[in-house]
Amino acid sequence: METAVKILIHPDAERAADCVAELIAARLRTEPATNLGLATGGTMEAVYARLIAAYRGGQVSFAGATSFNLDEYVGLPPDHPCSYWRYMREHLFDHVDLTDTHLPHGDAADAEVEAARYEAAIVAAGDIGLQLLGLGANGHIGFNEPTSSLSSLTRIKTLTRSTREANARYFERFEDVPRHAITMGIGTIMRADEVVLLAYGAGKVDAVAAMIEGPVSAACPASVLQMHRKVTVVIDEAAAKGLKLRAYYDEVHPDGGEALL
Ligand SMILES: O=P(O)(O)OC[C@H]1O[C@](O)(CO)[C@@H](O)[C@@H]1O
Repeated sequence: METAVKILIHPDAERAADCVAELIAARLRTEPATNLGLATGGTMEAVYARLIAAYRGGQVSFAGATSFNLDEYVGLPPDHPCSYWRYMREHLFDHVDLTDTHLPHGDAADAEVEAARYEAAIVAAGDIGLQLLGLGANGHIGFNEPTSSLSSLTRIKTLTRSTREANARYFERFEDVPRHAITMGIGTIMRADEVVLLAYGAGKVDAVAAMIEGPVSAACPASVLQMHRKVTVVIDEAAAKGLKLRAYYDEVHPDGGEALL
């Protein structure tokens, strides 16, 4: 298998989202039975909109694929308006031919048992083929907050105040944002064949710099991706501003061509 870490810097968020949607579509075309690891959050809305358009245009099908989402809030039932189940239905599942979909059940009677069941289900499915990731402003991936064990498996995590504040925009009141989530662990994510991480905007500058150029450390959980065998990090210029080693990265030009600087 090809191994590589690629950093692709696009002029803007629109083109970064185009790139990630195309990477997913390309994988589905070459390997229709891919087990997709899916992410939520504002970042992914543009990617899913593009995949829906590609599906409607006959350019991609999810019929042979399976999906496992990264995380879900503890306490929210699947039909809760702020649950990630609901997010996925609204932004992707209800609009494409992907039917074998999985998320943790946030309303399970015992969240720890549910987390263990979810991890076992991922293993039984042969682990993730292509894992899509967003990036928290504090460097989290999934809901693996700073100080998470770099070899953790799916489990319950307590959300930091900053993460709850960042996601409060989806809830009526800050107090309504759950304090815990079930999330795939960093070890679970690292078992994926391939990882594609998307981040854009000035709010992600520090996290992007720590992820790519900082030490591998639980202080920035995303930095562990430096040790993954096949990662593509797709960012825009705004998120790339804190990078010091630009000369080593792939800049993606407005004409769509890629060039090594
Ligand atoms: O895309 P956003 O909304 O900036 O969130 C970044 C990340 O944080 C989360 O909201 C929480 O894990 C993810 O869903 C997302 O990938």
